[in-house]
Amino acid sequence: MGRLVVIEGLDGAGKRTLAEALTKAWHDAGASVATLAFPRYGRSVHADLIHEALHRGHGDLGDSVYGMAMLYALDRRDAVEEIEAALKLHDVVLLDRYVASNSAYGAARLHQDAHGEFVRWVRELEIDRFGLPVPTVQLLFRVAPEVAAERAERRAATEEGRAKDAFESDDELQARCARVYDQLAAEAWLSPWRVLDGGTTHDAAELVRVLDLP
Ligand SMILES: Cc1cn([C@H]2C[C@H](O)[C@@H](COP(=O)(O)OP(=O)(O)O)O2)c(=O)[nH]c1=O
Repeated sequence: MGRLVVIEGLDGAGKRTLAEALTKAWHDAGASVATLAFPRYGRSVHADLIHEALHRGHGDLGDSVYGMAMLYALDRRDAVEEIEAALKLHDVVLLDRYVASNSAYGAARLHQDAHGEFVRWVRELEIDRFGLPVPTVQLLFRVAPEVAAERAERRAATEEGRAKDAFESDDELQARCARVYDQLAAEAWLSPWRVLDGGTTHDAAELVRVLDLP
């Protein structure tokens, strides 16, 4: 059975780059890795609805924290079989965002912390009712919200057709989200966490230490 490794962090933290570096380091160490990013844009009707709500509105759907969180959760529920099959086939299944994203962003939108009703609801919905597999470890790629915002800005400017979405444009939301992430990691919410400093480059040696997972 493979290990389920999740990368979490703010928009613009550099999760994609970290995922690529980790995948390479695992391959170099002889491990097989499958990767999956949530939301599964272009691959799930729920993810496509999320994209439209974040970029184009859709009445007041985007304003509904619980409604949006339900769409993210349904996108993951539809992927349960895919994740379980990948865990049987590979040493590592690496996920770019997972259940904790829903907790952190939703709680931040509602001005709640990690002990609030919303985070409890996400866990009950996604883990208890939808039966999503619990991660082996969650990696918090931690950067200052201002740094993440700058990177998201640059990405929006350079990637054609990729305007900042509603969440990325809200600096205060990102700052609150960073605080909820810190709490989730400090309290080992759902599973153990490792906190990585996204402000420093991760060299191979450091990555190998990260690879020493439970
Ligand atoms: C996966 C997930 C993402 N989100 C938020 C975080 C991001 O701000 C936003 C989009 O996800 P993101 O992975 O950042 O997509 P993109 O690379 O296209 O920007 O959705 C949730 O609120 N809940 C979730 O479960």
